[in-house]
Amino acid sequence: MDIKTLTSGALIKHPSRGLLLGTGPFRESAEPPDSGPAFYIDTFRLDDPRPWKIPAALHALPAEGNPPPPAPEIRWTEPSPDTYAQVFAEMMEQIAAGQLMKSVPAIPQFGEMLLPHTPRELILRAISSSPSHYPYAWWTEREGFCGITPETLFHQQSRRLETMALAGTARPEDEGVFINDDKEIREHEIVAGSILSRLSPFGSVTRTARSVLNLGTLIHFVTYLTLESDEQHTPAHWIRLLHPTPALGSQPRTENTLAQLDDWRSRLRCPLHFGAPFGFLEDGDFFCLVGIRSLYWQGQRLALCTGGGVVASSTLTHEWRELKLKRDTVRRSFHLP
Ligand SMILES: C=C(O[C@@H]1C=C(C(=O)O)C=C[C@H]1O)C(=O)O
Repeated sequence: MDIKTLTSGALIKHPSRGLLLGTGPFRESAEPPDSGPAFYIDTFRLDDPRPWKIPAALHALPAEGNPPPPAPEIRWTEPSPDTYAQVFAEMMEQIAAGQLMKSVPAIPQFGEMLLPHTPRELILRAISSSPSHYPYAWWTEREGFCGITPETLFHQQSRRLETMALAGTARPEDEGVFINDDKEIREHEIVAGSILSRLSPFGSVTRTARSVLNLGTLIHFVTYLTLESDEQHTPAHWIRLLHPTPALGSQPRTENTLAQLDDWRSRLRCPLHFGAPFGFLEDGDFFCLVGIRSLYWQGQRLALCTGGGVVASSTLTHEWRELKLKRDTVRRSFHLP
């Protein structure tokens, strides 16, 4: 299967089934199919009227691809902090006024991939990744995206739902100070607490203690949560309940705060699919990622987008650095210079 020559495709790494590639043509539907595999690919706003993408065929790929082909040349432009600084100030104002506890500005870095390379090659560069990372991709002839995310929105198997809070970020060498950093702990606990309270009405929830997930070039706080649900619900129910968690969205999550975040994201030119759910369904098993650590393309033009949580004690310089640290991590995951 030569991914580079496929005009449309969807790819995901499933925790037990490994790398799965759906090939087109895709049938798009508002509802999941009664049987057979389907990808769930939506925007951050969940406004794709037909988010279920049903492939013509599904293929299992070997996890370890060949060594990455020669790196493409990409001309990156440095992102300007101006709009970010403005949005950051507006967030801090709302946090100070008590209207917001946390939000997540996300900003792209734009680039141009030089011919003869094409952005679809990025997918090949993503598939050999470490166990805590999940590659995913979706593309058509002219546009697409591909990411390598450590974050799952949830994994639903019958009435059991496994999910995680992933928030709080530092460099691995700073772990000693990170685990005592009140701002990072608070940022994380807002996310874990919010997921816990959203799930609790539906059954019994257990959560692990907060721990550190080491991703090699970054560390995060992680808390795993498991729900044994009293009743069976559809994937769409759980998506709407959990997305966006405060790891990517605003807390509190109301119509107003979501609309405000939407405005901030569009002023920052954040791609519509950044931070959105990306899932795969088959035989009642629905596995759903959070679409971060990703590159978006149209023709030869690229956007590498990253975000970071803002809380009361955040500072502009620290947040700006964190975005760059995350971009460097994404480039490294894709074996890009
Ligand atoms: C938004 C991103 O990451 C999210 C934000 C984090 C944070 O603010 O500390 C950590 C992990 C992710 O939930 C990103 O990588 O772009």
